[in-house]
Amino acid sequence: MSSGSPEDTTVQAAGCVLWRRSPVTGGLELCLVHRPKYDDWSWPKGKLKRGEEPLAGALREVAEETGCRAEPGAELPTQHYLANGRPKQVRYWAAEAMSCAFSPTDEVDRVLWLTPFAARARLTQPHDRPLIDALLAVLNPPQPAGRPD
Ligand SMILES: Nc1nc2c([nH]c(=O)n2[C@H]2C[C@H](O)[C@@H](COP(=O)(O)OP(=O)(O)OP(=O)(O)O)O2)c(=O)[nH]1
Repeated sequence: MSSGSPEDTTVQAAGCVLWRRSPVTGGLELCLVHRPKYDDWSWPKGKLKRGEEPLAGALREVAEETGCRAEPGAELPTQHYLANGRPKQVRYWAAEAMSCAFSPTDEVDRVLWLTPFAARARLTQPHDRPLIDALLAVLNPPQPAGRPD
């Protein structure tokens, strides 16, 4: 009898919470993608190719789905859920968009850059929302209290 590890059966995927400073206001904006297949709004992400490093896969998916080249930052919490009855793991990184040229495809036909508040409301899956708080935590780490003078 074989005793495969969970990695053998779990679908492995990776993606990014892609962020930028608004060219207009300088405020933080997050990138969501629209998938016509589901008519949903989600983070750019996708399944890893065989042997692909998760971070490399995350950046590849960002490039394919958003047309952005991105600078990766901290790793964010990993998501686990059942997709079509199979366990799925999606690893996420914070990533700053460096340059973008979006072209619609069958997989992703729109991208939106939204404030964290608007992104929270637009995300279709409630499980995708905590990644916003995780991103804000890594971009704005709590400052240590200064020593009293
Ligand atoms: N994006 C996302 N989808 C979820 C979550 N929980 C959950 O049940 N789903 C559902 C939505 C879809 O009906 C189903 C498969 O979506 P998916 O985005 O994981 O898989 P996919 O194969 O279509 O896409 P991908 O991994 O190649 O990007 O899983 C979640 O937390 N985030």
